[in-house]
Amino acid sequence: MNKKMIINGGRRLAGDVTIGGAKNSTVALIPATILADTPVRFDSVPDIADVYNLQIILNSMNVKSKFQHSILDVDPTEIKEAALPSTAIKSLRASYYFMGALLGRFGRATVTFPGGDNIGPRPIDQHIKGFKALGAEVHEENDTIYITTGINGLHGARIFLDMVSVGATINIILAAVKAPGQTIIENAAREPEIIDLATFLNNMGAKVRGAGTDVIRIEGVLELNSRATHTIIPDRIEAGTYLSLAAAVGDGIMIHNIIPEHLESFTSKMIEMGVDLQIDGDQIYVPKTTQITPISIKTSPYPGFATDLQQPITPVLMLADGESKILDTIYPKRVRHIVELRRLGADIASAVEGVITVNQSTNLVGSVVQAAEIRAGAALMIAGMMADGQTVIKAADHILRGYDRVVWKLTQLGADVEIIAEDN
Ligand SMILES: CC(=O)N[C@H]1[C@@H](OP(=O)(O)OP(=O)(O)OC[C@H]2O[C@@H](n3ccc(=O)[nH]c3=O)[C@H](O)[C@@H]2O)O[C@H](CO)[C@@H](O)[C@@H]1O
Ligand SMILES: C=C(OP(=O)(O)O)C(=O)O
Repeated sequence: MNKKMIINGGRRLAGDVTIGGAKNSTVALIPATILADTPVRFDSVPDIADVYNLQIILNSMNVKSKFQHSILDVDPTEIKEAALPSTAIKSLRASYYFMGALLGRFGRATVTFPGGDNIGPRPIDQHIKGFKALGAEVHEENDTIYITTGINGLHGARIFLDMVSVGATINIILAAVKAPGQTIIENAAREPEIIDLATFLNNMGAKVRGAGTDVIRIEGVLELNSRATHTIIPDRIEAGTYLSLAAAVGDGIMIHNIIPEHLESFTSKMIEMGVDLQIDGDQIYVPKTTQITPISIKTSPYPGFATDLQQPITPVLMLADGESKILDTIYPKRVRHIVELRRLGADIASAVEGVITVNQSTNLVGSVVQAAEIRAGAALMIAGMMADGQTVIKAADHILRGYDRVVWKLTQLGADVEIIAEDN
């Protein structure tokens, strides 16, 4: 963690921006490649740090990959079981998908506990419950999870998730896709990224039915053969971030490559705030916004309001003429942006766990702040654009985990922004 973002704020932004492929699809699709019996190609791959770290993990298993101009080629045909590099594993949350993928491929997996955003406790008990139901034995020792199967290997099973979990749903799909028999996941997560993964697997011959609903049925298959390039869906969280930026400091911004249906809970809130969103096919135009109405937001699993957009929308709420409230039911401790926004002059607080109160704060002034995690970083980035003077966001590496070519995109919109090493 040694980069900082420097923003000279107070400028109005305008122009066009194109959304990249979804981080949360990409980070599941890349581990899924090791289940394939052929090379695989993805298009619309975002240029984010998580991709490079996943490539390091693949490489440690002799899975060669090449990433150029949004295309990622992965060849898993010469894969070898090997110890996975713990620094790369710790650099992102989704490295835990190698548990399900390795289990599906080899019937065993040894993976260090994953890293990822520090947004409060992130247990993986439901992943483990799923692996056990499929016939695996799991034990944890010294920050490492050891998953094994007996001579009979994995088998299909019925699994009811105690809570809706994106990660557990995906990990169980990865483990079950080649397991003999039928697996049924009940109370499954319904995120579009899960549908994207199922589409990728099904196009290779998998039988994953019902992705996007809360019951997913999987018939195990023997082989997975890639025949076509898989184009990754657009990142709805990146889109929501640019929609927020446009409402906060835009003088007319057109955002391309959006699936509006993936953002309905978000766009309906923006409309409620008085932002005149003009939705046209796969693009949304945000004209200059002059008046914002305070609102209440409650995060919940998809199709509810995404926890990952709770922070990016916060700077827009700071422009509303009254008090807004956010209740984060997924990650009540996801409040690490608050103390930093206050440094810029924001009137924002969280007196009760999970509840954030935002009051009108129109006179922000640049300061030195810290991005504790990716979306806290996004909130600070937008607030830094709103503030007069210079804002320095330390630990900007978090932003680079998930925002595709962010400096270039912001510069195209007229922002004065750069990312440099922290010791400069
Ligand atoms: C790589 C990726 O896709 N990350 C997303 C994914 O994270 P991730 O997959 O880690 O989040 P989950 O959907 O699993 O978590 C949802 C809730 O369930 C809880 N839980 C989860 C699993 C478990 O075994 N036990 C348990 O208690 C979590 O603590 C959390 O409160 O979904 C989150 C919630 O939409 C998003 O913020 C992340 O951006
Ligand atoms: C929490 C997030 O990511 P991860 O699950 O990869 O840490 C996020 O994208 O907001």
